[in-house]
Amino acid sequence: MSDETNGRLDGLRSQLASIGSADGRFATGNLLSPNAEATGMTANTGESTAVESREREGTATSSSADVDMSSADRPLGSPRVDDAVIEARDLDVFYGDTQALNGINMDIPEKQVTALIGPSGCGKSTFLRSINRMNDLIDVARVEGDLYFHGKNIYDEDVDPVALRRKIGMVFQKPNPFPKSIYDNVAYGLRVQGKDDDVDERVHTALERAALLEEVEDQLDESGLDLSGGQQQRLCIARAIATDPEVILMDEPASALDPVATSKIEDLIEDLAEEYTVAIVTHNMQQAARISDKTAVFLTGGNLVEFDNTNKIFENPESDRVEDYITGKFG
Ligand SMILES: Nc1ncnc2c1ncn2[C@@H]1O[C@H](COP(=O)(O)OP(=O)(O)OP(=O)(O)O)[C@@H](O)[C@H]1O
Repeated sequence: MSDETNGRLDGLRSQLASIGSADGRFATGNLLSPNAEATGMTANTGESTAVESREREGTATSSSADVDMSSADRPLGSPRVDDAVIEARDLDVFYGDTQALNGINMDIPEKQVTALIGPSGCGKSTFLRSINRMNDLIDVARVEGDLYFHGKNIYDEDVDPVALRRKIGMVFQKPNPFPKSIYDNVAYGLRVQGKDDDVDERVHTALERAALLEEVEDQLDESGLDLSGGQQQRLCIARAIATDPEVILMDEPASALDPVATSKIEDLIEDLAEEYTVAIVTHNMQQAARISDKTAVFLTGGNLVEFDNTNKIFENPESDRVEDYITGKFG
């Protein structure tokens, strides 16, 4: 290994020294679809993972113990976790004839931060958008394979994507507040969902959890668009959590922000993982090392090459290609 590579790895290692893992079990999950109870869809209660449940029912295709690490289409590392909220199994996504994701197998653990990293065009955002069916909005997008949320395949016909997105919220790269007051930005989703009780309290709680309340509590009637970029992004996070999702997907949420605003968002993401499951796409490897518990490395061809604890990925990756990527040899 060159001195330069060693130097980069040392830098990442020192950042990793401060990384802790979120823990805690999740509360009983609600159902995906408003009609779920009527249709008999039930979410896993968290007492066991969906794969374990299917194993008991004899319907699982494999268990974490028999992941074939030698197979070329399986990622290295530990693609399956004990407390999975999201489970991808042989997931392919195509845009017309272009395959953007190729046989993805990985789990996203509950109440942790999972970072998705990799070079441009390797399918990170596509994977994130698959999780709350945002790809449905792209005409040419087609999904094959299985993607489970609490053991329910989110691509089943009886899943309502709008209900799904209430449970799996999303924050985008560019802050996109509505041209409304700060208060109304956060209250909007509550009103749409008919959650008209305790709106004031829910708005305040969401702003507090998004680490924004102190800065804006005297200006809740002012436009969200008048906030700084970093504040706007925290407002979008408050909007996303006001409706009480279980999972928050973040697509490069800090890439448009200055270092101070970025640092606040990073602190916030770590705090959010105490209550929510967070999956974040980032191009910033130091950021992934600083804030995530698990890291998934996607490389060209829409392949998930390695998925493991973040410190393992950055300190001692199994794959030479992953080591080359995280030490900046390409990407
Ligand atoms: N709406 C779309 N229509 C057609 N092809 C698309 C669309 N979105 C993405 N793709 C293609 O799918 C592949 C994966 O794109 P994706 O945006 O998921 O990658 P990414 O890793 O998130 O990239 P970046 O880091 O640059 O955001 C690329 O080849 C891209 O050109």
